[in-house]
Order: sequence, then structure tokens, then C-alpha cells
Amino acid sequence: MSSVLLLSCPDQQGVVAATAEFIADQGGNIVHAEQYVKREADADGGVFFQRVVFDLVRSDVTHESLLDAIRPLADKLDMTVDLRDSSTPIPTAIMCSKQGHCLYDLLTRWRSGEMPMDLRVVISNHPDHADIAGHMGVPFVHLPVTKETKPQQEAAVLATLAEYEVDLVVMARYMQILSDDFVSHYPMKIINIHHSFLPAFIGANPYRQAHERGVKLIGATAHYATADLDEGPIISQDTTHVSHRENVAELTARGRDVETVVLARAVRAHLEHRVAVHGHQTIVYN
Ligand SMILES: Nc1nc2c(c(=O)[nH]1)N[C@@H](CN(C=O)c1ccc(C(=O)N[C@@H](CCC(=O)O)C(=O)O)cc1)CN2
Repeated sequence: MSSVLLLSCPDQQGVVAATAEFIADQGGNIVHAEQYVKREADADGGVFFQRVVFDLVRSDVTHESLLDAIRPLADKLDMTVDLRDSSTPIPTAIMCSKQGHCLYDLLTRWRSGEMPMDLRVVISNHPDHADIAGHMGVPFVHLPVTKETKPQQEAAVLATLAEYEVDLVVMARYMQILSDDFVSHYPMKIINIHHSFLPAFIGANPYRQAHERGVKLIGATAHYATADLDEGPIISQDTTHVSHRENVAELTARGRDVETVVLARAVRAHLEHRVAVHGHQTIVYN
């Protein structure tokens, strides 16, 4: 079984040695390790982050026993520990509305085996993309929504996510603001693609906002959705050059290529357990 240990603690000498010794004592074989120290200019010390990928070679050692065994070390180093089983793909749902480019891109990458997700269901507030989901053999659940019915619709979405035992929700241009209650069910487990280079142009119609501002760059941002609209921890971003010659429709078309790549990059990082969240920021490991 291949495991990923994500940890953080106050920076101090000897953490790498201590975690390596712990894993060796548990019969683990480290195949990759990456660490980073976040130092705040105006604060003493720093925060140590590490991602360790290791194979468990002893049959008597399980994730449960590892988490019990690391507790004394975690307490000693004031360490936050998260242990993931990287041999089991994450059950995932994709949510979309009318714009299908991000959905199609993720479906293609999943079908080709490039995207290591356990895709369980596609949920949409429009029926437009039922055909492609059906063609790909993925259940499609159409849950229309209006301002008046949003609480009931969200309840139905949550019930569907629970039915399929989903542990990651990907908003592939799902054009609805999720309620605080909804988001609370999936903390740092909802990835949204916002079609602007945040923090610019939060909210709806960012390409129109960009055109009116006369920008020379447009972009896309994949971030965890939180109760604060478009202010969740950023996972991936990218941009492309534009000019005065492009209208809103042309900016929107140019943006689609950026959105698909940025979302795929972020979803893959999450699926591979390469994203750690620290406050409003992320550490995205290679
Ligand atoms: N809880 C969160 N929900 C959403 C986030 C978020 O960060 N937290 N990101 C948005 C961003 N977004 C697209 O990227 C977006 C922003 C605003 C709206 C919007 O105003 N939608 C209207 C309905 C519009 C319609 O019915 O066509 C609304 O929800 O009242 C849409 C998308 C996505 N959600």
C-alpha cells in the first residue's frame, strides 16, 4: 500500500530525521519527500511543511495503526498530521452548468486514464450535457435551480453526493453560489474554476469586467470554494495575453483554453494529495 503523509509543525531542527526514523520504524520505505519552511518576515521561526510518499511493506501496519503510532511524535513536535491512501482514487463528482468545456476536458482526461479520479457522478442544473456523460458511462443527475428553490436543490445535490459517497466536488463552471451550509459539508474538498486571474474580477461575468477594464492579460484561477465568494485558497492559476481588438465573446473564447488547463492541473494536484492548506494559502508540492 502506498501512503502519503502530509504534515506541518513549528519549524525546528530534526523534523526530517524524526519523520524518516518514524516511517522506517513502521516498516515504511520512503519513495519521495519534499519539505518547505514558510517564514513570515515579521514573525519568529517559521512553519515546517512536509509531504512524504512511502510504501508500507509490513502487513501488520495499517493507516489506523500508523496514526496511533505517530501521535507521540506529533504531540512532541506540535505537528498536524494527515495520512492519505494514495492507492485508492478519490470518489469525485463534477458539477456543471451550460458551459461544457471544463466538463468535456475532465471527462476526456479521466477516460484516457490521465486523471486518477474515481468519477462517480455528473450533477448539473441544466440538461445540456446529459449526452456526453451517458456516452462516457457516468451517471448524470439534472437538478434545476431557481433563486426560490436553491435550498431544496442544494439538499438534493448533497443527497446525491452522499448517495455516491463523493469526497471531492469539482465545479466545472457550475454557475451557482453555494450556500455556507453546503460548503461546510466539504471543507477544502470543493474545487472551483473561476474565469479570472483572482483576486481580479470576483463574482459573475469576469470577462465583461475585464473587457471594460481594458486588461492586457486574462486568466483563470482554480481554488477551494469557501463561504467567502472566490476568496478560497488558490491551487492553480494561469494567464494569456489579450489586446484591445478582442470583444467580450472573443475574450471568453480565449479564456476557455486557460480555464481547462488550470482546472485540470488543480484537480490532479488534489487527487495526488499534493495540496496542503495553510490558512488562506496552499502549499502545492511537485
Ligand atoms: N460558496 C461558493 N460558491 C461559489 C464560489 C465560491 O468561491 N464559494 N465560486 C463561484 C464563482 N463563480 C464562478 O466561477 C460564480 C460567481 C457568482 C455566480 C452567481 O452570481 N450566480 C447566481 C446565479 C446565476 C445564474 O443562475 O445564471 C447565483 O448563484 O445567485 C456564479 C458563479 C461559484 N460558486
